[in-house]
Amino acid sequence: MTQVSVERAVSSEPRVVLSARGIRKDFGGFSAVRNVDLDVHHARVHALIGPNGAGKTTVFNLLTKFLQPTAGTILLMGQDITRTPPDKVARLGLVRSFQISAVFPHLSVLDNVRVALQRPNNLAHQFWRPVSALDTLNRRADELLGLVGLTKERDRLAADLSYGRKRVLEIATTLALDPKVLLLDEPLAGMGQEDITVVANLIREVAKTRAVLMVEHNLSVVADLCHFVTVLQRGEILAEGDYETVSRDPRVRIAYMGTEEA
Ligand SMILES: Nc1ncnc2c1ncn2[C@@H]1O[C@H](COP(=O)(O)OP(=O)(O)OP(=O)(O)O)[C@@H](O)[C@H]1O
Repeated sequence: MTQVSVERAVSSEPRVVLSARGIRKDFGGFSAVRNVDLDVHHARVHALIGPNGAGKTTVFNLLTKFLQPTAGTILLMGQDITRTPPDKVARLGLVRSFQISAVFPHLSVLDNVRVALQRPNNLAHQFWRPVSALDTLNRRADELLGLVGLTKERDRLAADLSYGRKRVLEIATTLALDPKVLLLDEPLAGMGQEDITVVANLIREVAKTRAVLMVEHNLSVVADLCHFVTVLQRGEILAEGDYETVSRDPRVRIAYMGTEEA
């Protein structure tokens, strides 16, 4: 078997693609995150949860290199990225979803995805490329819209979409980068139940072929969607495991509800 066919054969098997060991971030004398070890697996949805101020956003910023860790090591598919700049990390396949502001409101849904697709393919700088390259781009854009369920809205202005649909479009533009590891920061925040179901199904679908790490406050979605949960409190890992395990942990109950009682 060649290397490529081995890779394909195991493509839906969980394996560690992103790992952090002993990461720490100090802001002046204040330690926002410390001693954090994480293993994020291919084909798995991993939740990072915790009360306000627990350090979730800081961990995201450390993993995507928007912040430089004070200590610790981060590996992406075995490669040490601890000192790698964020744009290079994104090109290596670790992509963070942007907020709605990353969607161009006055472009159509289709054109938003086309613009996103031009980034990895560099088509934006290659006006002389044959029409066939543009056909490929259009086909891929339509495929992505089909995957996220936005085909019917393809010609609408992004500005005219509902909040939930804008988040779906934003995830589609992130997927255009074909990430190996997708980091989603509260992807369901502010959504009604209908959109939550759509986006949760989308996350489940895209995680079949990549790793997803998400910060999420909606615990019923975490219970339903996530294979593994890491609970942060005051910058440190309080508990980890599947949802069943962490939700039964008395320390987690106290952190969330101030009581051990169910
Ligand atoms: N740039 C910074 N300078 C100083 N302190 C910071 C900075 N960024 C974050 N902090 C502090 O680090 C701690 C962790 O913040 P962080 O935003 O990572 O928490 P969080 O779990 O994402 O919280 P939330 O759920 O409220 O978004 C907080 O006490 C916060 O005030």
